[in-house]
Amino acid sequence: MPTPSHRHCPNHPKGDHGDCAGACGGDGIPVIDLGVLLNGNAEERSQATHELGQACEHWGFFMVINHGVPEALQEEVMEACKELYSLPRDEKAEYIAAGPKDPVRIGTGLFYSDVDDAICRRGYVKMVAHPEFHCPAKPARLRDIAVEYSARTRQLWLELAKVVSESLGLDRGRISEVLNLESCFQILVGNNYPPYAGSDGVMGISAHSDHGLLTLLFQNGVDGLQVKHNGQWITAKPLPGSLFILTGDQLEIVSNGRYKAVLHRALVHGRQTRMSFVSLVGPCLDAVVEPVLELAQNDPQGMKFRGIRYRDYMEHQQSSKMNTKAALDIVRVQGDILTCESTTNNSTEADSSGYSPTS
Ligand SMILES: O=C(O)CCC(=O)C(=O)O
Ligand SMILES: [Fe+2]
Repeated sequence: MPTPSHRHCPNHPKGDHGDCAGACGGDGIPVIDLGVLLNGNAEERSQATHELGQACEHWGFFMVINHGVPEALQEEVMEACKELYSLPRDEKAEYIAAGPKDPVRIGTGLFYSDVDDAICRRGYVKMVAHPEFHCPAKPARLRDIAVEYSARTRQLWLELAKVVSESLGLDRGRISEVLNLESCFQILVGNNYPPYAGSDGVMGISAHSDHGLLTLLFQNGVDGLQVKHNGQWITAKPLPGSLFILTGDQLEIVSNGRYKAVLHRALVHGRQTRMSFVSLVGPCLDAVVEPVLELAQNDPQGMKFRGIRYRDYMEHQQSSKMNTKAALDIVRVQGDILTCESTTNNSTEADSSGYSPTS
């Protein structure tokens, strides 16, 4: 009998899963069943924990099903965002004028990104949701919806962080303890990509990794998110009701490089508006993020990253010219830089280009 999560593996029905972590959707993207992690028997939980670890290690990306975030709430989030995007510009002016350090910021328009040598057509709204909640004043209903969504996704994220910890062979609470996750920093980002049917060189958001620990993402039914896997860009197609989970830079640091922050980007659709909504959660802003000691001690290469305060890491990422995953290089212990996938010297002004997606 397959375990419950094996049921979601249309690509490998005969059980030959390769590196798909034992359960996968289209293109082998791993699928993790939170229901099994919470309510399964010991064996099922241990199998699902292993699968989650494999997903983080080999993909940095997976879908989670039975996650407990109501679909109706996700629809409300999208509807409220749509309302926000269509407000007259002067009703959003203070947020459009805001900088990367402001708790609410709205970005509109076109940016050139030399990371991908592409024009990015992306509007966005960013709101800091935890430890203090902020959001635009209008539309009025946005606040309650976003408060609820941030709380639900934070709860899910805390649960996933425990499983991540366990999958690394640590106590369930270890990562939470070292990164003070009760005081985690959370940002919500709504992305809006108008349709574009023109020729090459236009995309939604260029290749990057997110600076947090884990990012939760869903979209409005229009595909466009791509993740880099084994050197190839794969378009992520969600299973109905699933959420996408992406590993971020802080997870790469804390796991001493065992789990890599996933490179991802978004394409625009030729005829339809694509929208996505991101809940990015990271450590407490004042936590010093460094590899968990036991993991570094058990690694023949030792400590692969120096410690850095999460707040300083984010500032560095947002203020420097950088590409893809280059922000990680400031904490990478010398010698490991050469093994990093992304060290070409394309540069993009985070501030003006919107490259820094969660700034
Ligand atoms: O729109 C997407 O699917 C990706 C968005 C993203 O990567 C981000 O906001 O950090
Ligand atoms: Fe992202």
